[in-house]
Amino acid sequence: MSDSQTTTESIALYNSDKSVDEQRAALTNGAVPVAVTGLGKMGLPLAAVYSETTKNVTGVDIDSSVVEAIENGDCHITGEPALADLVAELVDDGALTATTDGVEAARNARVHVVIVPTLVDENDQPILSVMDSAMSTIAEGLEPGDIVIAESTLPPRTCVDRLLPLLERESGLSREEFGLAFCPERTSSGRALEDIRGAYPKIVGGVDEESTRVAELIYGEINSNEIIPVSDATTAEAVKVFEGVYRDTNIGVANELALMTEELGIDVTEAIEAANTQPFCHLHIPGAGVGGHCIPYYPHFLMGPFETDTPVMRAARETNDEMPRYTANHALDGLHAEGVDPEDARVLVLGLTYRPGVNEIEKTPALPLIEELDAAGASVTAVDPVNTHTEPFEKAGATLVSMDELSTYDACVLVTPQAAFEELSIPALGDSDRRLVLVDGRQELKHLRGHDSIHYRGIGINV
Ligand SMILES: NC(=O)c1ccc[n+]([C@@H]2O[C@H](COP(=O)([O-])OP(=O)(O)OC[C@H]3O[C@@H](n4cnc5c(N)ncnc54)[C@H](O)[C@@H]3O)[C@@H](O)[C@H]2O)c1
Ligand SMILES: CC(=O)N[C@@H]1[C@@H](OP(=O)(O)OP(=O)(O)OC[C@H]2O[C@@H](n3ccc(=O)[nH]c3=O)[C@H](O)[C@@H]2O)O[C@H](CO)[C@@H](O)[C@@H]1O
Repeated sequence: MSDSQTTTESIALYNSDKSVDEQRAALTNGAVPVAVTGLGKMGLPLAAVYSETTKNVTGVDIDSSVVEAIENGDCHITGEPALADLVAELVDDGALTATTDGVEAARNARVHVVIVPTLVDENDQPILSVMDSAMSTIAEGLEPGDIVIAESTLPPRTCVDRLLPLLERESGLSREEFGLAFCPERTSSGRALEDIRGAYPKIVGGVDEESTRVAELIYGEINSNEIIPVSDATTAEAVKVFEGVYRDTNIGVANELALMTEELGIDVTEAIEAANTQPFCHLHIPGAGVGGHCIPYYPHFLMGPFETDTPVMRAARETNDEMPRYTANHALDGLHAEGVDPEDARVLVLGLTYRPGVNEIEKTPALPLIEELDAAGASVTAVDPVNTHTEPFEKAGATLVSMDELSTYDACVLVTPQAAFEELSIPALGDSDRRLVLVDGRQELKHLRGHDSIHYRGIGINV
């Protein structure tokens, strides 16, 4: 523990009687202990940025291996430039510690940040039990003058209707004694430190004005970009979900246009690119599907809990979820055209993670695509040098190989264009006695259209 963690009386910020300058000084000199709950891909970078600013952060996680690694100055998160060095330095300085004892951490903290997973269940309903559990732990240690900050993406109204009553009920404090704010994490894996430090403006919204004020003061020190206080926590929750809904529905329109390619007889992706030269058009890119823990889930944070009909979001979600099957069928149709029975076909899937460079397979389009090919009787091989998750793909029927174990195939489907694939000679993946069916799931291989040993098929690209 740093000196500031052991000797200075901790300062609370909510309803503080100190001047704003004194509050800022306390926050940045270690007199305001912070607890960050959830030390994953987003939580550890967030704890590190909080720690470099406040010099007094205790990270909390239920996974003892995560806590042990951090306590040893190690970083269990890969793919985040500079994070490992920063964690080692902060732990060495005593500015960052970690524990599985969330109650003890809450008792010592005056700022409680929560960034645990918020996914959806098999019925597409948001899973908030993890957030509830983290908040219950915090409630046991909550003191008057504390502020709780939720950063996990939440369905709008969660703070005001669910978390505030939970904190009040389980802490025994009245809601006038502590703060609660929603400050969404606008961060992409692979650039977390840069994003958290200030790539984008930070949205802050409290359940009352004092909560908004304190959140704005805190993030004014954490984030170098503009801090945008909005009317309340629900507005802030809506901002984050709306960002994701915009992206998912936009991709859904792009995919729907791509499905018109054959009937229109054009390269839809060329038309999209040209349309986007007009400043009021921002059509996204059609592809093999929409994966990750954000974009496919956030529409369900509105479609699930609320009664209002949302046909546009629903249709876009359904279209995007259909793209892996559409892409698999492109491969099967191509094999038929080349006189290859899918039951005898060897198909190579290029890329398994949900997007390039990120070792994450949540809702990856590669999985349903492999299931479709396997169901058609094809022999499926998959390669992805970034991916380390094997069991789901093997269970779906794929044989996973490394780059130097590649053979020859009847068809090849590009799902996620990992950088390492640029070294590949795609034509060399085919057999000399017939054309290789190539399905370009991400418009990365257009240059191979017309190649004499390639039967090229694209998403939104007529040939
Ligand atoms: N990953 C992203 O790109 C991204 C971007 C923006 C926002 N977010 C938001 O951040 C949230 C967290 O995402 P992530 O990618 O860091 O998740 P993650 O799965 O990488 O990490 C979650 C961590 O929380 C821990 N945890 C789970 N339950 C806990 C509990 N009750 N108490 C303490 N720790 C607990 C887990 O052990 C794990 O270490 C997401 O739900 C999302 O809403 C994520
Ligand atoms: C700050 C923050 O919260 N950042 C989030 C993070 O989201 P993310 O990590 O989930 O990544 P995404 O890029 O959204 O990809 C999701 C899936 O959609 C597919 N896709 C994408 C674009 C397209 O035109 N057509 C597609 O088909 C792609 O292949 C992949 O499977 O970064 C995005 C900016 O990159 C942000 O917008 C998003 O808020």
